[in-house]
Amino acid sequence: MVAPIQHEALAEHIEAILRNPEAMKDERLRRRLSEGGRKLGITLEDSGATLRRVGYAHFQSALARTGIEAGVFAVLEAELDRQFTNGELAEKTGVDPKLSKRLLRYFQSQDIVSQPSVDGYRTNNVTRVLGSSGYGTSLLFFVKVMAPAVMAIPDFLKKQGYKDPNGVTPGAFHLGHRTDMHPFAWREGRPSVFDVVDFENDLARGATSSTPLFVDVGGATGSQCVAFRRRYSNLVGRVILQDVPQVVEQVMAHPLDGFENIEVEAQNFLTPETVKGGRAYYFRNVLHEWPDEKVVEILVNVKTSMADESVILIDEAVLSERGCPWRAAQQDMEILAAFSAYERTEAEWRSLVEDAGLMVRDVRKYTEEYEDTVIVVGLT
Ligand SMILES: C[S@@+](CC[C@H](N)C(=O)[O-])C[C@H]1O[C@@H](n2cnc3c(N)ncnc32)[C@H](O)[C@@H]1O
Repeated sequence: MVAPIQHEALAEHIEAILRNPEAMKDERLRRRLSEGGRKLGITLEDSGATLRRVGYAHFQSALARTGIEAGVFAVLEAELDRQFTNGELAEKTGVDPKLSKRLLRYFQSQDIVSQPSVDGYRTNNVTRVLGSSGYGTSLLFFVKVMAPAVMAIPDFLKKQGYKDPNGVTPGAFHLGHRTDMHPFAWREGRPSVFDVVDFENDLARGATSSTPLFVDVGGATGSQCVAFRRRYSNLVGRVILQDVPQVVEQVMAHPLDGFENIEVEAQNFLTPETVKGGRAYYFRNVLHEWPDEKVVEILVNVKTSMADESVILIDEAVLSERGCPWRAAQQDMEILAAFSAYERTEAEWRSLVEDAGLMVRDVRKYTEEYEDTVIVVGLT
């Protein structure tokens, strides 16, 4: 039986965690409390707070962008253990002190920076993310590239008569940016296929130097090929990056660090796959841009070159039917905005694989928040 809730004691415990968040070492518990706290905040909020949380959601991203571009977070982040006065921050960033104080007031109210004293500001876990060059660049991309597309979703869907926009162009991205340019997707650094597929023992058995081990189809810059070579530096066999000719040219002109012993090939996946008998044909965040009938066509094009030991690895979000986490559901809206496409559920993926005359051998999820998953597909 669950003991009656001691609300007062619970509030004190929460306040104690907030005073010393670093003490929370257990990762599973940390996630549970973080997600529980988020839901609790929503469940207990009053109607005015609901209105502002939902209606003002874009304030936070717009002002975070300002803080990144003005260099506020980078300055704070450079000296983790020190408090800065508003005057110091204004001087280092070149922001007018009056404006700087207003921005800092807003940032502390959103827990983006900490304010331990009246005129003292310091970095916290959020500042550390926004102040780092990698995440900061991703955030700028979200705000500058994705936000206009996302804000165009309502008009786009209304115009569509609220039909699911499978492959429709122009999409929300084009409306929001007033362009007919093709949008590109991106990824933040997070766990990967290599955490759930054991290439060494499952896929590379008996391979020789001429065996195509890893064919990264629509692999863009080839970051996954580089990651493969780094992770499996002992494996013999070919690693091949395939993409459209323009991308291939760019990769050859400006290869990533560590881009060694990797072949690059212009290959249109809407035509039959040219590499025969590959051990793994890898598609990461490629198929989710395409409508159902094209996905089936692309899979059939690979099937023509597969051998018994070949697999297709579909590395995509696989959305839960119930209780889909917010990051994954939000990514579905991003894909809607960018490509008029959709993130699929397991049943939807299985149906496409079957339509291509292939078999799902395994489904391995490797992130909880995004529901990143590898679907292992074979001939039988
Ligand atoms: C969203 S990116 C995914 C990149 C990469 N797999 C990753 O996870 O970083 C989609 C890639 O598919 C490529 N692509 C689009 N159409 C293609 C086609 N018909 N044949 C081959 N590649 C194509 C694009 O050039 C782009 O690099």
